[in-house]
Amino acid sequence: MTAEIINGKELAAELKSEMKEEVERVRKQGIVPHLTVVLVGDDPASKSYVNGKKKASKEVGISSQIIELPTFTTEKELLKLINKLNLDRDVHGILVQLPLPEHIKEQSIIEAIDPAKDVDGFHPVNIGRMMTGKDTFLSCTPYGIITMLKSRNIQMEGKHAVIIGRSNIVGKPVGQLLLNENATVTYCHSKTPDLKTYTKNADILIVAVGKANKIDADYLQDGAVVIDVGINRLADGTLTGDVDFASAKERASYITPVPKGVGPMTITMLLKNTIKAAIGLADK
Ligand SMILES: NC(=O)C1=CN([C@@H]2O[C@H](COP(=O)(O)OP(=O)(O)OC[C@H]3O[C@@H](n4cnc5c(N)ncnc54)[C@H](OP(=O)(O)O)[C@@H]3O)[C@@H](O)[C@H]2O)C=CC1
Ligand SMILES: Nc1nc(=O)c2c([nH]1)NC[C@@H]1CN(c3ccc(C(=O)N[C@@H](CCC(=O)O)C(=O)O)cc3)C=[N+]21
Repeated sequence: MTAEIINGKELAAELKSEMKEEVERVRKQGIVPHLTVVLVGDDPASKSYVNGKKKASKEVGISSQIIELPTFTTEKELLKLINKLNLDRDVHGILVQLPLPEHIKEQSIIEAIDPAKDVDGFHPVNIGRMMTGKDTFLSCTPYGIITMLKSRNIQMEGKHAVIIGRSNIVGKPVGQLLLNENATVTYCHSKTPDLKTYTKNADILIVAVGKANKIDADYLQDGAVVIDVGINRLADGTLTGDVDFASAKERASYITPVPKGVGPMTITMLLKNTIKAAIGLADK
């Protein structure tokens, strides 16, 4: 079997053109959705992601600003800024780019963001709402993955979904969303012995590890749906996922590439959450 490729860049473009119309509609009601992105330090990868978010916001008519702070910014200073953004009625979405420098406790920052402006969906209130199946801001990468599966009418109910990786921003929430869709979910991680025992039984395999070519066709069940979340920059500068795409696509039924897979969908769901935040805050 040669897999059908789910191109996240194309799907993102379709969704963005729909969102552009929605933004035009809300702008007519006097709401100008606005996203503030906070970037601490000068990590080149983070800079490039943040610029991607700004560019995508502009495409759909969302106003955005990037606040760049030096690496030596203290936790207290950052908390003060977040408090100011929480109170600013013109700011609807706040995103603090991760990772933060080591001297700043990420969890304190995440918990300081007003849950009504938490367009990343990382605040414990929003995570709790997601876990209980309530309307909320879904974390962008998991939300993007579910949207990709739905775009191809891939059935999740009753299927065995295996997630490799259990981070708070990808692995854990994507497993929860698949559970909400009535999949049977297995989490694997660095302490899982014999990964293949699990992956071989996966109808849907989500790989979010951060290691190039971690998974190849040998790990797959015939016809598996493979979602590659990994973003790895090789020594020669090329970008690659966690899955050996060439080999896996011969056994999978659907597969996402890197680049042009989950990454562009992550940014798109951030825009969707920002519009939702703007509409939600306008009612307050
Ligand atoms: N496309 C996108 O939009 C996004 C892509 N990413 C990318 O996805 C990847 C994962 O990101 P993130 O979740 O933040 O990463 P983390 O480093 O936080 O988590 C990695 C996970 O992989 C597990 N792991 C590590 N080694 C192995 C192994 N040998 N076998 C099985 N599991 C293993 C870890 O296990 P343990 O918990 O035991 O340590 C951990 O749970 C990265 O490449 C990142 O760049 C991230 C966010 C968005
Ligand atoms: N608070 C916070 N929220 C995040 O959502 C967040 C974060 N911090 N920290 C880092 C990770 C990573 N992430 C990506 C987003 C888009 C691409 C993306 O668009 N990738 C393109 C390629 C881009 C390129 O060429 O560099 C693609 O895969 O096609 C990748 C990765 C969001 N993250």
